Amino acid sequence: MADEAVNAGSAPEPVQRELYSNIDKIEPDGRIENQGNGTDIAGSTKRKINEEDAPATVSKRQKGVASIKAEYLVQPTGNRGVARRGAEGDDEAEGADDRYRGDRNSRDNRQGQGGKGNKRDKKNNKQKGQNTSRTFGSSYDKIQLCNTRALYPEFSPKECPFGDRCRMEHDLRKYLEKGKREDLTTFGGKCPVYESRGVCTLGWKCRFAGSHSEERETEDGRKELVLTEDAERKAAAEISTAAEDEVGVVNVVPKEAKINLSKRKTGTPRSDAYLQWVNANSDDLRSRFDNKKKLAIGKEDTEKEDKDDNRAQYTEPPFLPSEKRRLYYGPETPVLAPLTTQGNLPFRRLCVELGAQVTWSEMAMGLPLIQGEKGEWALMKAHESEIRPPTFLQKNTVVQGYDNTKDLKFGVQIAANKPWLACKTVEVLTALCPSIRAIDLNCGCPINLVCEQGSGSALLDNGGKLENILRGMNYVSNETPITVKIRMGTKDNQPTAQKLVKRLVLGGYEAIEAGKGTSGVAAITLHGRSKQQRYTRSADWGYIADCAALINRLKRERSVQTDTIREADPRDLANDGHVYFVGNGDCYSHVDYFSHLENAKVDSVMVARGALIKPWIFEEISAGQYLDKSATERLSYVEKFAKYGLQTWGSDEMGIGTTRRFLLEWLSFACRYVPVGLLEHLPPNIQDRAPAFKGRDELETLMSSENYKDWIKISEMFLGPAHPNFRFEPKHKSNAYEIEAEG
Ligand SMILES: Cc1cc2nc3c(=O)[nH]c(=O)nc-3n(C[C@H](O)[C@H](O)[C@H](O)COP(=O)(O)O)c2cc1C
Repeated sequence: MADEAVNAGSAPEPVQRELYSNIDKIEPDGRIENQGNGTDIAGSTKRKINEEDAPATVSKRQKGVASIKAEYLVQPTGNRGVARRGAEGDDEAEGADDRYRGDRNSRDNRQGQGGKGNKRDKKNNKQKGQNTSRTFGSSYDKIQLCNTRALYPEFSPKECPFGDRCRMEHDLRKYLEKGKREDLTTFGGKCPVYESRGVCTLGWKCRFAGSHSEERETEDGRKELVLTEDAERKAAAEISTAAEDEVGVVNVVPKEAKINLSKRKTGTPRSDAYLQWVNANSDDLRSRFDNKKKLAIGKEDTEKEDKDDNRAQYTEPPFLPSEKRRLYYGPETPVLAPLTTQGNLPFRRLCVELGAQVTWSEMAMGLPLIQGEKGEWALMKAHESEIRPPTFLQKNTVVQGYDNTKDLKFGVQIAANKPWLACKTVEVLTALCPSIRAIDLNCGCPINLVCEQGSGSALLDNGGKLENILRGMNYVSNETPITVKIRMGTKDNQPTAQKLVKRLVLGGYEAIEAGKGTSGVAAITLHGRSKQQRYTRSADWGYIADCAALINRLKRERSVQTDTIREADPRDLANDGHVYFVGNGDCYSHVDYFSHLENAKVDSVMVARGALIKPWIFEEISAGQYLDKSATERLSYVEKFAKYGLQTWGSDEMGIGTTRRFLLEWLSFACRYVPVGLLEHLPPNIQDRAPAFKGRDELETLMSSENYKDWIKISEMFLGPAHPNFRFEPKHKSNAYEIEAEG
């Protein structure tokens, strides 16, 4: 939060000065033009800062339409009508229920095939054209090689415990000849896993096995197939050949830990003690409220007596929340949003490379986590680049005690509907995952399956419960800060976030009465839409600005209060009492980013779809200018994703299938990018639909295609021909298909 004097500004020089002084001019090369309403900065916080208001210069800017230069329009003289998909499909992308049907990016659970989903969601979604039961086919070898052969030399395999009963193939040469498809020639024919680790953990099953195997002559003159290793690289990667080791990946939870959770052998002593205390004191609380009622009906004489009684019954909590690691959000820390399905490790790794300073895991459900489900725990994995500290230029309010060297980028988002579940989830998470910046509670998820259980957006309508959940998380999280992500409210035109923010910063009435302290959150992120609104209209940055102003005021009031009434216990006040406030919604360029910082006075901005459509948005933010990426550059990001995908999910047939599936998920967003060089008006608006257009070269045209067959073609440039049984269904039915995989 831009508290008084310390907010020095944001964008790197010299663009920053221009942005703030004259937000009216930006051209594709970074100069500013026509941003509009930049002069309203000092005015009311209720101002509109969306682009609809921007005056047009070239030709009149049409609301909701990305105006493309005439020479790139496919029918330049005829119908300029909207031909491409807009943001309406994003509801399906965010809300598709296949996420909760085993569709997880675990190496152990890689195919993403799920069950059938919930009936009610199906009915609702049918009307919206959403694909409810997506399937992704399967990508298996024709003949399955027994694991006792996969990692060993031809003549010295491991003994198969199933003996003659084993249905897998044991003849290595037969498998290599007839059981698997030919080696891939992409990435120079070199296995991306071997290249980074000096050894490939998939051995003969790898589709690049030729690059790490050879035929050797044995002493008795026979020819033996053996796998090779690069000892130097392997030593550098400090790994063994154990299949579970993952190089450059953190928060890999051991199998035994998950088994212990599933067998309920893992204790949660802090949560148990805390919850016991909460239960014991709930009677006390109840009687306090009874006192209030008595007061109301005029029995004032009993007030003091009853209060004294209650105080005698009240027991102190078993422990106080530990002091938390301090957080920092500033203009130099653009945030990549939590993105179910899309925000997988390879995508986050790419975004970090392009400048994202804070990343979030996909939302993980509390219950499967405490039950030890491996798919859910796989979501906690982060790339080593995500555990390096975020950039820190001290451009914003810096909390006393903040230590950038101890900070990291990667945080984990969870969903939980009850204090007990949230506490236990946080306790096991902090015990098993050492590399977590903060734990965020999702209060924005609109999916019926989640809300019906009282999680996600449902918590917005139950402030007391939400506060209790957060307070509990804060008690048991040791030094890990707790944060929360909310929406404006559940219903359209009835925003409740301000009330909620007040409760979360100061503590609700009943909490203040009971002397419980605040919720303890270190940061609040507000997505400027209601649950009901979804993506149909633009995010309301005016409302976000109002909330930012409110938080600032509350913090000031609270610091006066704590100065005069009592000395604050640092353990009660996360982040030294400074609640950071992050705005979220529709950020699609550095211009959006910096104008939100300046106008709405948020500490930082979270980017979701903008990053999916153009991950280099983070680079634009740090450069303070538009980057007109060529199609070749954009393709190089696809290549990186493919490489990172193979390193994450494996380079065998199955890993390639998983990588392809998640690459296509990403391309379903990336194809929406309209190169800035083709646009008549800037800044681009994420809500705008583009008419049909062609690119500046064939590759650019291909990369803009909304046709699934073209996405497959792009994937095949790096992952080879799709497996005959591979299927992909986009989240919106308008583009549904079942592919006839070529090859
Ligand atoms: C595909 C997709 C998946 C999402 N998954 C999550 C999620 O897991 N947790 C969450 O809090 N928000 C999720 N969101 C919401 C975004 O984090 C973000 O709040 C929203 O998209 C608004 O930001 P934007 O306008 O920049 O896209 C998701 C959104 C999309 C499009």
